[in-house]
Amino acid sequence: MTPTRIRVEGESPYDVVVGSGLLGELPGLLGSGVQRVAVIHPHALAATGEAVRDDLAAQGYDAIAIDTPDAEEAKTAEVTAFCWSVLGQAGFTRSDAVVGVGGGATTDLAGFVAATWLRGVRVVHVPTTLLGMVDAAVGGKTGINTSEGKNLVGSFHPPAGVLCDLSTLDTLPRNDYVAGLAEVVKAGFIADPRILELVEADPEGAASPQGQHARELVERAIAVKARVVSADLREAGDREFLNYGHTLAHAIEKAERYQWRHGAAVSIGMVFAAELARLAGRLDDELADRHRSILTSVGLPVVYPKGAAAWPKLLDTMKVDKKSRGNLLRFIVLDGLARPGRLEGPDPALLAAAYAEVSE
Ligand SMILES: NC(=O)c1ccc[n+]([C@@H]2O[C@H](COP(=O)([O-])OP(=O)(O)OC[C@H]3O[C@@H](n4cnc5c(N)ncnc54)[C@H](O)[C@@H]3O)[C@@H](O)[C@H]2O)c1
Ligand SMILES: O=C(O)C(=O)C[C@@H](O)[C@H](O)[C@H](O)COP(=O)(O)O
Ligand SMILES: [Zn+2]
Repeated sequence: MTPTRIRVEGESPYDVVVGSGLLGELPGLLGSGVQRVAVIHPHALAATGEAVRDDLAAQGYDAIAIDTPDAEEAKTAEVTAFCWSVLGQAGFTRSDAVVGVGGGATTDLAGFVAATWLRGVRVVHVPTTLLGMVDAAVGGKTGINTSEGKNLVGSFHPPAGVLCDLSTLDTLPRNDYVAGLAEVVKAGFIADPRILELVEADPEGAASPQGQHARELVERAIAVKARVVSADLREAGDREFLNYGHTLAHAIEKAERYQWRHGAAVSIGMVFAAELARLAGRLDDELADRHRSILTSVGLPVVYPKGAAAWPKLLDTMKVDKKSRGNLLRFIVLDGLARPGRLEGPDPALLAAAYAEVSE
């Protein structure tokens, strides 16, 4: 399978490589002058992390593996501090590098460790989930959670390269694969309607890495992300569109103590955003309904089961969303297919009405 290379432009351009059996590309992406490499991986992928470490060691690097907690448990100040102390004890200097091997939680953590160690060392990501490949590992957003909310501490630190080895998806549980589809569908709604057509034509195939169009879906979603972050790394403008569905999603994740998959929360968040736009007269019924039908068809949730009682706390959490300015809540909404825009300071009654459409 010939690898595809998707270029991300900016101050330090890099490639997102999509294919299989890509480990041999790692030294090329690490670049010259690197002596020590820390491979940060989740505990569940210890064997994969060790294999990457062994491979690097065989190629002459002084490579260590850092075993971190699984999933969202990794995105904490404590785990970050643990990684810093491992790097310190191993004598990592500015010419050394970090490799993040795992899902989006791991690449967010690894990116943040790399961004902060000595004020920034090189990082290469090897995402092993669909969500990591199409979204988290690309674009340089790194971060951890605090008790007040999701991704509240972080930085923009683009990787030196991203290796998306599609064969790693074979061991990913179906639920996690489907969670990643939420970000793929997001890319479809905000920028690439062909994605929606491919999913609608074969929802069962879309929900599997063996599906006929799996690679095309991955590459199209990466292309959307690459295009947006190439033009606006620091989210001064249109990068905010990648946050479609995320304002409510992050509040749900916090309310659920990070036990929900990010993609599942984003799925409900997108239906909420579609309802907001519909109720505000900016989106027609058909496109709002298309959110529900496509997300449901691949097995993603479109209703938050905690009812009206959960709303006041969700609303409070949304106030610290990074798109808020002062007391003004801001949402990404659609004015049509692939026509994202912003909704600023919506009436509280409108917000409550949109929530009523996605809760039971
Ligand atoms: N930085 C960004 O731009 C960005 C974008 C989107 C999402 N995110 C973040 O990404 C995170 C979600 O990422 P995710 O959905 O990949 O979840 P995740 O990283 O929590 O991984 C999900 C689960 O899959 C396991 N896993 C990973 N790869 C596997 C494989 N190949 N085989 C078997 N199991 C495997 C993990 O150990 C974990 O238990 C969230 O924290 C979200 O905030 C960041
Ligand atoms: O890359 C971005 O920008 C995004 O918003 C992509 C999102 O899918 C991702 O979940 C991101 O981590 C959310 O960022 P945040 O700034 O809202 O924490
Ligand atoms: Zn996301």
